[in-house]
Amino acid sequence: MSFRTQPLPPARLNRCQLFGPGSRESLFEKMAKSAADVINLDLEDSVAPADKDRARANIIQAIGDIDWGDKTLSVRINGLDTPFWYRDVVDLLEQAGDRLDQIMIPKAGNASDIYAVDALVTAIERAKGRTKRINFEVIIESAAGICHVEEIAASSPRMQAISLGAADFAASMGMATTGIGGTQENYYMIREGQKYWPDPWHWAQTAIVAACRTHGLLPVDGPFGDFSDQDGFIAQARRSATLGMVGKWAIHPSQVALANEVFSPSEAAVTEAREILAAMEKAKAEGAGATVYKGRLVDIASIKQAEVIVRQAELIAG
Ligand SMILES: C[C@@H](C(=O)SCCNC(=O)CCNC(=O)[C@H](O)C(C)(C)COP(=O)(O)OP(=O)(O)OC[C@H]1O[C@@H](n2cnc3c(N)ncnc32)[C@H](O)[C@@H]1OP(=O)(O)O)[C@H](O)C(=O)O
Ligand SMILES: [Mg+2]
Repeated sequence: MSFRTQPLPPARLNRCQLFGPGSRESLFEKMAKSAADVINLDLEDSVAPADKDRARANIIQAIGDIDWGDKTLSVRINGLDTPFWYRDVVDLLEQAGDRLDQIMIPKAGNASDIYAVDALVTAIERAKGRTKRINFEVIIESAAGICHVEEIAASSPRMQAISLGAADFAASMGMATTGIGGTQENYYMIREGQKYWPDPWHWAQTAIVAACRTHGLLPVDGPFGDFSDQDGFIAQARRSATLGMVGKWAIHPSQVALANEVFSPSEAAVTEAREILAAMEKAKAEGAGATVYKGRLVDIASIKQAEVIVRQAELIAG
């Protein structure tokens, strides 16, 4: 371990982030009653330009009126390349109540983007005497964003999470697909006449995970567009969880339970993690740094691996 120890991410659940357009206010109560840990009310790409003002007003009203329970309540603002984003921030911070937890910043390209939003949010918080600090989640969904992901992760003390936005990312990279996440038909290897489909999102996900883990943030997998393909969603989510991501977006309510299931450690995994911790306690008492558990090596690194699983289980148990 470096002299600078790795910070822990925020101790909150983020297994599923359920999205809904700010222009479809009939969905808000349903979103609040869902089993998602995070709600993202959207002002960006699911809202037509002509609907931006109405969507903003809907969201401000709903933040105060709806019982959001213990969910993290987040609003995705418009990108910094649009004429809408400053009005999103000003109206939200001046008019919405304290229930708002987070602003999600899309299409961030570098740390200066986050600096600009931070400066505006900070000024309004001070001017209005808002005492609860608004946190940030950023979406990496461009070539510039992935190139600068580490400086973005380090950009502000408000930063809590980073998501991968597969659709805009694919467009920005010039990828030859209209799919949003998942297997891509033409991205295959061939061996002895058999096709094998690797994961084209893998490298961007690992870059996000590394940046987040370095700076104590939550790495999150973004949307899986084909909400009729539950197996495809589960496969993508399991790969993300294995790589270190803590959760995934849901763009339809049918995806919420799937994400919660994948990003909650199974009873068997938790039992095994606790047994590894117990085996290492015993080894430590005997003056050993390593021991054998179920026929395989476990050592001091295994304690940290097991603690990741136990910590998540304890968070879920409340
Ligand atoms: C890709 C980039 C992104 O920006 S992704 C995030 C932005 N997108 C969204 O926010 C879209 C969110 N989803 C929806 O708007 C809708 O789910 C839909 C349009 C995809 C489908 O809506 P529809 O009403 O046709 O769906 P039904 O199957 O009929 O609904 C069944 C039932 O569920 C209720 N419902 C629908 N959606 C939601 C929701 N989001 N939350 C809660 N409840 C929902 C619906 O009202 C029905 O209810 P019932 O009638 O049964 O009571 C990204 O940035 C990138 O770049 O990658
Ligand atoms: Mg996008």
